[in-house]
Amino acid sequence: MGVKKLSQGVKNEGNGSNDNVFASCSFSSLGLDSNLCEQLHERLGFEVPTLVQAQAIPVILSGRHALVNAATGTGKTAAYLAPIVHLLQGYENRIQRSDGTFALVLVPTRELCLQVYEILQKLLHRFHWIVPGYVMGGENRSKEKARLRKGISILIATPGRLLDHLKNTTSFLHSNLRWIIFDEADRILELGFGKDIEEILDLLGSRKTAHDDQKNTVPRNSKIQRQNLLLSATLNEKVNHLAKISLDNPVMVGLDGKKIEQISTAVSNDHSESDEDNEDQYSSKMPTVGDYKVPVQLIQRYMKVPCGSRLPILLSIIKHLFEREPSQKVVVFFSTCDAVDFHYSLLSEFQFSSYPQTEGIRQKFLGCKIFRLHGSMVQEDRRTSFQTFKTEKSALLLSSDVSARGLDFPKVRCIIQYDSPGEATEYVHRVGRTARLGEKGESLLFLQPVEIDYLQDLEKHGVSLTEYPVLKVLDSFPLQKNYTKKSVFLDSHPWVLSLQKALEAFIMSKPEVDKLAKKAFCSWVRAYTAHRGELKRIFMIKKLHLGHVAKSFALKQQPSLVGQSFQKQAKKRKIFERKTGVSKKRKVGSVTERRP
Ligand SMILES: Nc1ncnc2c1ncn2[C@@H]1O[C@H](COP(=O)(O)OP(=O)(O)OP(=O)(O)O)[C@@H](O)[C@H]1O
Repeated sequence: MGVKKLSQGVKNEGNGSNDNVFASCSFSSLGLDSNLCEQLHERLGFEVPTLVQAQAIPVILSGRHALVNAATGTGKTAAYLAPIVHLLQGYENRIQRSDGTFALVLVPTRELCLQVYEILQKLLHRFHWIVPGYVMGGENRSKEKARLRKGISILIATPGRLLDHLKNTTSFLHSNLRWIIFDEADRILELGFGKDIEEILDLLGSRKTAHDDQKNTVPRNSKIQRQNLLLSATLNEKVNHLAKISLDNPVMVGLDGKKIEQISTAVSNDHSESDEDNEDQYSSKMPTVGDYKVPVQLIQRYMKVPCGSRLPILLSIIKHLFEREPSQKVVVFFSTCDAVDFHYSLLSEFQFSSYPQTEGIRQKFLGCKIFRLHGSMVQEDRRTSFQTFKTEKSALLLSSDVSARGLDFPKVRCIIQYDSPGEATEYVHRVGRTARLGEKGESLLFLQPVEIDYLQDLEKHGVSLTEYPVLKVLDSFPLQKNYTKKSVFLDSHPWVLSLQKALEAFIMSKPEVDKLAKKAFCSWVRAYTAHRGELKRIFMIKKLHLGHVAKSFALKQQPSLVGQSFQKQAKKRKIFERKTGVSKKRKVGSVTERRP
């Protein structure tokens, strides 16, 4: 079969400088309309294409299906939006709103939906007859229906809401649909949207075996009626089924030879069997282990931190980062929404006399602006956090994995993974929120001593980390009067001990934060037990001392006390599962997000 690898007209990958990011050609040399090239320059500030854009744009212009794999922050969004806008503006008969939707971009989260929409708006500035729009969970359905009725030429959507409109909004016209794009394809599937996606493809007549029936506007330079694109920084076995059912003879952009061979075999598989029958056979042929592309200039480090000292060390590291460079942005990832809420309250309010001379004077421990973002927040708060953190020059964002994919927060200098991410793909996307487009960035991964084998798991994917000098950072903080000696052990370091004591006292004095801490503890334990596959061996709840886990939420109570509410929840869950037959236990990462 004709799967093709593309690497034309671009510079070879270099060593972390701009050579590694940008191509040596212009947007117009790739065949894009001159007005569009001006928009790319004037509205988005793009002077030359990135490497992935230089590779993908000609492929997409040619009408071929494509699977695009490039590191985080390398410009994949414009790589698919620009050629689509080019092709649409070039239709002989100008498209009209009443023609309905021509291109559909599916994204895993609401924030990514808004982000892609904003970029699209800028690209379309001079092409007012091409209408951008979005539909996503959390928005007003009737308003969306009205917009769909008027007509949206390029529609960005989250899968659940799109499916809803496909089934229930009769005025949603998609008979002219020519492009379906899956941005962050693997994440869409990981979030459990696999069945929705299949249904969407069926409803749109875009399963590989089906033929679309476009009749109206036919593009000038192309005979191809439907063109599907899959993009992600981590294309792995999860995408195989989607690639198989949605891509026809695709061009692979940015994949190495071995992966191309594996994916080619899978994509060209015999389709006479049912999908279910094919799935196992198919999975075994897809790459399960391979190198992920992490920005080369990213400094990746880990910290081995005993469970009971995690919280004071997290606070110390954040304080240190902002004291070292007051004007910067930092993102901290947690495994659950409850953990985000608890740490947000704690970090926003916690006061501490950190220096001996200020002992007794209450002042905020962290002086920076703090934001939170997770899938269980009210939509309006979610939108505000996302937009505000984006524009801030100096701020801290506490987030669940809802921010891990695709979000482009300018100038984030450091990513802290306080709770480990689970699969290596998620590690790669989380750290990908920094070091974007050749910029500097660093990442810190917290690991407990019993979790240290996780480093080997990352190694298998070509990701290596060095150790962060955490003791040196702790030593840089002043000791209070009653502590004199420093320690070589993190958990007996006087700074850590005094901070932990202060944190516990703070929680005791704040019943509402104490409540959040208990809730966060329960969710954390639940998320920890939800690790799957190989990772189960590394992240074993049995290996942890629950008393130390409680300490990491500044809780003094014995785990059994906290555990009672956990047991109650577990009991409730079991009853729910017995009644409904639906398991609430999902993989870590998605266990936390009620509304991705
Ligand atoms: N040709 C270009 N010139 C300058 N900046 C660009 C160019 N293309 C993209 N960018 C900028 O690079 C950043 C990353 O782009 P984008 O978000 O599309 O990356 P991505 O590859 O989709 O990342 P992720 O895998 O994290 O989703 C954005 O700030 C974008 O505006």
